[in-house]
Parts: sequence; structure tokens; C-alpha cells
Amino acid sequence: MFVLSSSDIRFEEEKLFSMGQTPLALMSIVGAMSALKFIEDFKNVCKVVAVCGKGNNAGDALALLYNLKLKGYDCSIYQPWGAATEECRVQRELCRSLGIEETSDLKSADVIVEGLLGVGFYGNLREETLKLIREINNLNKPIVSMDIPAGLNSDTGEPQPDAIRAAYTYSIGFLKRGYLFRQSYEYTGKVIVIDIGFPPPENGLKIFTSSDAKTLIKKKDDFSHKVEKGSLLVWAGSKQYPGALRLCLEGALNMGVGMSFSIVEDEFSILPPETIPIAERDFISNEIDEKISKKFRAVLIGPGLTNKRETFIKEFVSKTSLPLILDADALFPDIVDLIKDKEVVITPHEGEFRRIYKNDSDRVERFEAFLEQFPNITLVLKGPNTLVGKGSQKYVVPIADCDLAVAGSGDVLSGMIGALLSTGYDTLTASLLAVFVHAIIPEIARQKNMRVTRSSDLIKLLKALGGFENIIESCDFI
Ligand SMILES: NC(=O)C1=CN([C@@H]2O[C@H](COP(=O)(O)OP(=O)(O)OC[C@H]3O[C@@H](n4cnc5c(N)ncnc54)[C@H](O)[C@@H]3O)[C@@H](O)[C@H]2O)[C@H](O)CC1
Ligand SMILES: [K+]
Repeated sequence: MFVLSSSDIRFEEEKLFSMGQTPLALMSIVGAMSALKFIEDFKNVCKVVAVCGKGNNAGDALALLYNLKLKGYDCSIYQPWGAATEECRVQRELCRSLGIEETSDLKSADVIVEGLLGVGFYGNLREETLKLIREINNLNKPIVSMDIPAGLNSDTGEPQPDAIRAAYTYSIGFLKRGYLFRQSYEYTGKVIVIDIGFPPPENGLKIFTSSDAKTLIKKKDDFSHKVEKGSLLVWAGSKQYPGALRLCLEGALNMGVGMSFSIVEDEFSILPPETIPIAERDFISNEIDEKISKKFRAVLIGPGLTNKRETFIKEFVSKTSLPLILDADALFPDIVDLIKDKEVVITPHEGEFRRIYKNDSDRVERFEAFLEQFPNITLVLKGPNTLVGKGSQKYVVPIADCDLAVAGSGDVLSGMIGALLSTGYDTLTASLLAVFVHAIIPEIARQKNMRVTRSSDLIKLLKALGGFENIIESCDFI
């Protein structure tokens, strides 16, 4: 499953058409495939009215209606402005051939199929269309929108100025980029992708699912020693934020690292019993035992550090050849130039990302622009629908879950990514797997009548649910 902009969708359609595929043939597939979905979603419903515009989006709605009629649904059409495209006229003829009649009585419908506007919509709604959309919304009937709820901008997810409030949106072929944004949620309802056989697109963001995650998990090696199992150095926490360090380390330990080290300001820092402390003064003056420093396989810097040691951290980051993960306070405004050729993951949230990368466009565009400019850096842009990418490989972990929005949740995540990096996963794979596991824990917990209310619950559940591999293996909802 992929998320595409409207211009990329047009591009993919044109590619098919240049090979001889036709809009009419695609529309027939839309009709058949969306009817299968509809029958699942509305098992007992009998009266369906398709409210149609003039274009091919209306054609999709009519193609669905045709298939529903064949399955015994009571169907009628409301198409106040007639059909403007050949494909739409054909679908209408097919509907007529089955005896589907016209109506203007929308009130008697049990379900409305909305085919007013799809990706052919631009600018702001015309007055008459806006009026109709509001009338339909006011009926308070379940609405199935074909491709896009009419009135919604498919790239930004914004209503122009209003949009259909659908119960279901049957997104044809791909998810629209606008569906990643919060403002679209109250209009789209549940978004279902109707697969009509597009090959993988050239552009776009891939939705990362449990089946993708399953293929990436490495087999355990029972003969590996503790350093090979992962050995992570963490530089995090401060007197002001002592908990950040613990959360990073516990996250890493419960991902299964064999060894963990922590740079500490004073020997009284409370560490997990497995973690080996390294005095900050020794680290900065380069006086740590070589036998110890040889054991590091990856370094995590940043959570809760405050702005101390900036000069040294930058110097260390520039010199080291170890895989790095930089989060929070290690994301200095000018850090990107120092790390652009390194094996590195950065994990900013929106605010931190703005600090290190200035660009006025929306979240997804900024994410893509950064990857293009810095193709070596793996970027994890945290938030609902976390974006993860490196160069041309761009992913969305499609989970928005407010149980993840708790203090320290990001610290746990950085520890989890650091752990996988230190076991030899490449930067992108480590990030994808850790972000995915972290994001699905609250839902898996709810399914077992448990609840994540604090970030240490994420750590406990990571262990209690059998470790990250088992959590991925048992995930069946995404
Ligand atoms: N292209 C394909 O082969 C396939 C497309 N599918 C479906 O078709 C729509 C896109 O269809 P298109 O005919 O290009 O446009 P629309 O039906 O979305 O709308 C065109 C229609 O809307 C009017 N319009 C434009 N802007 C406004 C506005 N601001 N206010 C009011 N009305 C507006 C315009 O005048 C036209 O009359 C796509 O979404 C799919 O649903 C199939 O899925 C498969 C193949
Ligand atoms: K629509």
C-alpha cells in the first residue's frame, strides 16, 4: 500500500493508459472490488442512493451501484448535473440496463454512495456543489465516498471550505497524501484502499505493515556472544532529566541488547543493574579503557541531556565511525552538516525537525525534501503516522494513538532503535522495526485488557509480550 500525491496518481494512471489500459476498464474493476468491500461493510442494508457529479468519480460510484444491484440491493441514482465523460455515461447506461432509476429523494436512502468529486477537484467548491454537500451531510446517513470525500483537497486533507463527512472512504489504488493529516480524519471516516491492480508506483510513501516487519526480522544466533547481541553506549539524561537515561537504557535492554554502557556525570546515577557506567570526565578526556570502548557497536546521544557538552558531542560525532542515533538535545541546529555522510539515524519530533531543517512546506513535503538533500541520513519524523525514510526509501508507520503521547515515550523509542543498530541492523531497518513495535504496543495491550498510561509501560510490555520479534509476529491489525 502506498500514499501518493494527486500528481503522482495521475502519473501512475497515465503510465497504465500509455500501455493500452483504459479508464473504462479500470472503472469496472473499481466497481467490482468496491462492491466486495461494501457488502462487508453494509451486510443488511437495502436502499442505496448514489449521488453523482459529472466526471469519472461519478463513474466509479455508478460502477459500484451496478454491482450492488446485481447483489440485490435497492439502488437509485441522483445526478443533478448530468454526465460529462464518456466513461461516466457508459456506467450510467449499464445501470439503466439493470432498471436502476433516478431519484431526488435522498432521505429514503439507508446509505449514500458519494461520487461527486474525486481527484479532478481543484480550487474551492462551486456554490451549488457546496450546497449539495451540506445537504447530504445534514441527512445524517452513512456515506461511502468514492476515492475522496467531495470537497477535500487530496494533497493537504483540507476541506475547501467544507467536505462530505464520510463513514467510509474507498480510496482507489492508493492512499491520498492528504489522509496523513489530522484535518482529514473527520471527513474520511475509515479509509479503505480499493486495490485495482496498480503496479508499485515510482514515487510515494510506502505504508509499513506487520508483513513488511516480519520479513525484516533477523534470525537469532544462539552462538553469538554478548557484544554481538548488541552493545550500546548511551549518553543521555541530566540532573534535570534523570529519567530519560533510564528509559533509553530499559528500552534498549528489553529489545535484547547483550551489553549496555552509559556515560554518567556522577557515580550515583541510578542505572539498570546490567548497565556499565562510564564517568563523563573520563569519556571527555578520552581516558576510558580501550578494552571497553572496543565493545561499543552503536551510540545513542541526546534524550534529556539539556544543552551541556555541545562542543564535545559535536567533536565526538564528527570523529566516530560507529553507527549513531541522535535525538532531542543532540539535535543541535547545525548538526546535519556534521553527520550527513555518517551511518546515522535522527529522531526529531516536529519542533526539533524545524530546529535542524528550515523549510516552509507541510510535514510530508519537508520530510521528502530533507531525504533528497541528505540521502545518507535516516530520518524518523515522529508524530501520529511517523515517517521513516532514507534517500528514496520512504515509509509511513500508519498509527496515530494518543496512548503514545506520554513523556518519555520518545526516549524509549530511541533506546529501542539504538538497540537494533547495535545488533547490526542497518539504520533504516532498525528504525522501521523499532518505530513499528513501539507504535503497536498500546493497541496490543488494549486487546489484552491492558493499557499504556506511562512510558515505562511500553518497556514493561515490550518484555511481557515476549520481545519485539513476538510482538511483530502476533500483530494482526496492521
Ligand atoms: N482517471 C482514470 O482513469 C480513473 C479515474 N477514476 C476515478 O475518476 C476520478 C477522477 O475523475 P475526473 O473525471 O478526472 O474528475 P472528477 O470526477 O473528480 O471531477 C471532475 C468534475 O468535477 C468538476 N469540478 C472540478 N472542480 C470543481 C469545483 N471546485 N467545484 C465543483 N465542481 C468541480 C469538474 O468540472 C468536472 O466536471 C478519480 O478520483 C477516481 O474516482 C477511477 O478510479 C479509475 C480510473
Ligand atoms: K468522491
